[in-house]
Amino acid sequence: MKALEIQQLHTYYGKSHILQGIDLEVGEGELVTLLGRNGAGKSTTLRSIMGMTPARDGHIRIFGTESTHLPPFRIARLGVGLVPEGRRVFANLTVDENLKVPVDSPGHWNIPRIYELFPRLAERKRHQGKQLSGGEQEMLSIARVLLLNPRLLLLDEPSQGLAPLIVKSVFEVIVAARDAGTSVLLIEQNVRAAIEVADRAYVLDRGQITHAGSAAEFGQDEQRVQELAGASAQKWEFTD
Ligand SMILES: Nc1ncnc2c1ncn2[C@@H]1O[C@H](COP(=O)(O)OP(=O)(O)OP(=O)(O)O)[C@@H](O)[C@H]1O
Repeated sequence: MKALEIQQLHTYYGKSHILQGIDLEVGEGELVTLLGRNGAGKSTTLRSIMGMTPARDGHIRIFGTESTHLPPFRIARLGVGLVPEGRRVFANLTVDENLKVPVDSPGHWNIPRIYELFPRLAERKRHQGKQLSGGEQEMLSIARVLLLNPRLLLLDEPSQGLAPLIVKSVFEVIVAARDAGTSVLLIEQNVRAAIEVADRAYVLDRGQITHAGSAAEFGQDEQRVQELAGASAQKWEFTD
């Protein structure tokens, strides 16, 4: 069974035909990245998966259940956790309080395990959300969703606005989630960072999938990476 199966997905905003027949899969325990430039339709794909902008045509199945026309709360109950764009942490709650907001759900992730995985958050336990750096806020918003013990984790551009070293720490956490058995769909504009951690990669361009394959293979195609990453490609590297 696949964690996520999307077949011939078509999504519109009013008359604008945004997603034009998308096919995409995430296997169980797989980390898949969906890449694409600004406006390619990445966030719209997430919105359709979550039922926020329902598809007009096509199928979405989550762990074998047809979810195409289910409302968002039913989709969440299938075990889907979304880390939205823009790090919505509670600014006036401490890190510890932020982590206690999700309802307890049994599974691998609990607060002690989270602090083990995110030592930076453990150090800043009593700091308020608004006192954290962008990277720490991103980690906190991922941590909160992990505490729901999702079977399928969706992340919308977690690297946005973060320095390369911080992106590395954030992505290590995503890999740890995958290694703990969570299936992951990572939406990214940061091509090089994403293909370094992903098992497979899809490229979305103007609402259509233009590439699907192993992330390692994609990474070796320097010309394709350059085209997609544009100017940011030269600037990007992981440094230890
Ligand atoms: N609420 C909306 N109403 C109408 N058009 C929209 C709406 N939201 C997005 N669009 C359009 O849909 C297209 C795809 O947008 P989407 O946000 O999915 O792209 P994206 O790949 O996630 O890019 P970004 O990285 O900028 O979020 C864009 O042309 C955008 O202008």
